[in-house]
Amino acid sequence: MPSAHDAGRLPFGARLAAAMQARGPLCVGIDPHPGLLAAWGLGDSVQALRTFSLTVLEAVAPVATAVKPQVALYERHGSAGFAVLEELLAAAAQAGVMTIADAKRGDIGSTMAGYADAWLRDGSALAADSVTLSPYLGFESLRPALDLAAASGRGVFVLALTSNPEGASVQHAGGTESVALRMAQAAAVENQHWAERALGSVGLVVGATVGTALVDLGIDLAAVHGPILAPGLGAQGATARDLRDTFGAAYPAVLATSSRGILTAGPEVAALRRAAEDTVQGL
Ligand SMILES: O=C(O)c1cc(=O)[nH]c(=O)n1[C@@H]1O[C@H](COP(=O)(O)O)[C@@H](O)[C@H]1O
Repeated sequence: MPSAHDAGRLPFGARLAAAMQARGPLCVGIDPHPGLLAAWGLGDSVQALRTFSLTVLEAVAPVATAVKPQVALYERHGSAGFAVLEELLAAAAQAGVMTIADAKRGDIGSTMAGYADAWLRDGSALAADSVTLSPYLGFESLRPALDLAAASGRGVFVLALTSNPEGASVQHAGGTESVALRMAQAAAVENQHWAERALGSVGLVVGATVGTALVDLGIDLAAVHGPILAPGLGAQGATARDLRDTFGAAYPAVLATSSRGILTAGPEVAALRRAAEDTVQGL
């Protein structure tokens, strides 16, 4: 198994905390929706996907701590789309921008090992700094990804309270022992491994749109000691103020992510960069 030490890489949480310290808490989602490609004057083609992806990276690299390509929107172009994603991940690494592959993977452990290999193994063409994971098969089913991430200096973001209104029907289930609370508790246990670091490497996804859910469910995110990926800013209606109100004492660990809210400023690099700068300044 590769080790973070062999790769000469600090743990993901430590690298992310340093990057957030230097650049602020913005993650730009790279979501090449067909409608956005059209709005940019590009067709719905692999060449358009490549132009869009590399333009967004060029524009936001000086401003954003991380980029989060939405894997579904590469996958819909088949193997050629994955080739563009590979190129984007390599270009982001070259540019010193951290990457979150938004793949939302989750399966039984033996299959999970395959997903872990794809997104978290040194030498894999799709390896990113971190990947989003869905824990619907149980947090422990994610073990192969948790272990490989830890060994390779990479990270994971486990869905806890998602930004969409439908999420509550599953994630709030269980009352005082809610599913979301269990995910937070399980992540906190994993992050004990990095207690001496600024942040652990097992993050949670908690939408910026969840309102009072953290308080209602008794979830103390500050105790998780991991990064919080917070989508929902911009297109889904959440504001910078909502982020502060929602996350309270855990706000320093929040990586605020916006996709369409910034991407619609394209296709000019300068306009995209300005949109990203304005977003960071508001956070
Ligand atoms: O894991 C995610 O990033 C995610 C989790 C969540 O709870 N809600 C959510 O919107 N996302 C993703 O974040 C992005 C949001 O895009 P915008 O609404 O355009 O900012 C999409 O790629 C979603 O798939």
